[in-house]
Amino acid sequence: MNYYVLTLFPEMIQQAAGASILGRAAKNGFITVEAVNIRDFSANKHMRVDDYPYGGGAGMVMEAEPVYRAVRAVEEKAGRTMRVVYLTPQGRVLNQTMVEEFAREEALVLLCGHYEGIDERVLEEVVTDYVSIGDYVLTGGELGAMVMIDAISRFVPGVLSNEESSQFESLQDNLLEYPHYTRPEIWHDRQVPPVLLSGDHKKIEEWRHQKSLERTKSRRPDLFRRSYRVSCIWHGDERTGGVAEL
Ligand SMILES: NC(=O)c1ccc(NCc2ccccc2)nc1
Repeated sequence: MNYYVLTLFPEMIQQAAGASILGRAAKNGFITVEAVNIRDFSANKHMRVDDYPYGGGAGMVMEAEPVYRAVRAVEEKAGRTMRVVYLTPQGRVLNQTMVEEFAREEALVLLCGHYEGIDERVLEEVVTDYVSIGDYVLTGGELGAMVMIDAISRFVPGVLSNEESSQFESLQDNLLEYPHYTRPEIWHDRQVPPVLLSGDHKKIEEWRHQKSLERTKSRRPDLFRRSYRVSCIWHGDERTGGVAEL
């Protein structure tokens, strides 16, 4: 997977994408992350890329032309057009289903806005997907871009080692993950649940599933209801309840 991140702060992307598991994946060539500085495509010698908003109001707006040129330059370099994801509070909130869909692409352009946003006219021309990482406002789209790169790259073959990729994909079947324990058996007078020491894999699996249900019900009733509702629809009968494996 190749990522082209259009940003005013390329060093932020280079740092984050060069570290940890993503850094290793890039070094091994499983992913590439190229941070493109929108300012390099500024139309004037003062390197300006923002201007005052028509209609007045606080803040500044990023100009259309530098963004347009940056997208076109990346497409030239990649030799193909790509989906252009604009990170914005006005986007669709990212979830695991969307992550899996994006992971099927070979390359993605991630456009990071700043200030009050980008001139609508260039967005209309170049953006294919409007994505938000949650209902809050940040100083820029870069952290959103990194969230997407991290979540999507987990699906790129080779990026995660075996033990890492065995991680329970809790949000895929609408259940939160069960609690985890490791040595020592007793820590701060707290004992590891005995079933986990029993070696009875069926009982352990049942215990973990039960814990996932309890945890989802108490921490994410919205997810719990969703899985409950689907199971009712699935059985076509109000009486059938419980949580279905979605
Ligand atoms: N919730 C998010 O994903 C998000 C994305 C960007 C952002 N700030 C930059 C920006 C502000 C206004 C318009 C477009 C981009 N804040 C939050």
